[in-house]
Amino acid sequence: MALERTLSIIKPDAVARNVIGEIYSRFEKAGLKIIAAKMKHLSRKEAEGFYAIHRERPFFNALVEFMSSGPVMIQVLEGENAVARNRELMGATNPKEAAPGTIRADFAETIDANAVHGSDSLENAAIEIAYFFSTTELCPR
Ligand SMILES: Nc1ncnc2c1ncn2[C@@H]1O[C@H](COP(=O)(O)OP(=O)(O)OP(=O)(O)O)[C@@H](O)[C@H]1O
Repeated sequence: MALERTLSIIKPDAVARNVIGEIYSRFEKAGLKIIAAKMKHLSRKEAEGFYAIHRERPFFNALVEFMSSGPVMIQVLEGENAVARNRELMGATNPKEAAPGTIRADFAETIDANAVHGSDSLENAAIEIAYFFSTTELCPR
């Protein structure tokens, strides 16, 4: 078992639904600690930079538009196998295919507005955490 950190974003649709607390509760019940957090309304440029790896995908513009459409809640989660554990809590990218009891099954309806983002590897987690947080903003305990 490895202590890991991962980046999580509660997307504009879930912030608008007022379910930040319910989602945080799932992280905590799964043993993930929130060691940094900020609410932010991303500019187009910030959203483009964050999703740069998806630049060639057909849905890139829609994704950037959506991610900058309203405030998001961004957090660093720390815990045993945090990357995979958070992906399990999130459920499949398409909420219609997400397992019952997952965040996307319970709080999202469409693939383009799917409630949460979570880093998909330890390597990407480090890049994504550094995109939003300086090391002095992380509060491990
Ligand atoms: N076919 C699609 N149409 C519209 N949006 C999509 C589509 N596929 C993916 N997306 C959006 O782009 C995001 C990134 O896609 P990716 O395939 O990396 O999914 P993911 O890793 O489950 O999601 P995320 O990176 O947000 O955690 C998805 O979360 C979703 O919001």
